[in-house]
Amino acid sequence: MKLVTAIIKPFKLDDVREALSEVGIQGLTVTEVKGFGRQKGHTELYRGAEYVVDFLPKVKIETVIKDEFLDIAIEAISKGAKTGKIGDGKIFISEVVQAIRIRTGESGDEAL
Ligand SMILES: Nc1ncnc2c1ncn2[C@@H]1O[C@H](COP(=O)(O)OP(=O)(O)OP(=O)(O)O)[C@@H](O)[C@H]1O
Repeated sequence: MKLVTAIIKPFKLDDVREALSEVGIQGLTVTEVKGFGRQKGHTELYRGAEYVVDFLPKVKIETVIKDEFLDIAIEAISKGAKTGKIGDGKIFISEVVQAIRIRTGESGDEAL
């Protein structure tokens, strides 16, 4: 199983959710976050210390999927989130060791 974490522009959330639903991805967690990438964040000196400024509102989406869905999920998220302008976001992939569906006790792929 893989955890796909994507940081996207908030107004693209519906497009990404739709694109993921279309390819059969069933579970999604969404969090409002703030962040910066290469082009927006910069540092500022304040009382001798460096502070990062210009955090922008972003949406973080997390979906745990079967390994074979990985390419499809990346494609769907990219399609849904892309404007072609700076700040479109990033996708991070991690391994997931285990998943448990609490109601039924199912685990692994069956739990997703
Ligand atoms: N290396 C990173 N680690 C964690 N979060 C990141 C990283 N890079 C970007 N992010 C998150 O993704 C959001 C969107 O990144 P963003 O698209 O601005 O990156 P970028 O490198 O500047 O790319 P682009 O040039 O396409 O804008 C950031 O606001 C931040 O929340």
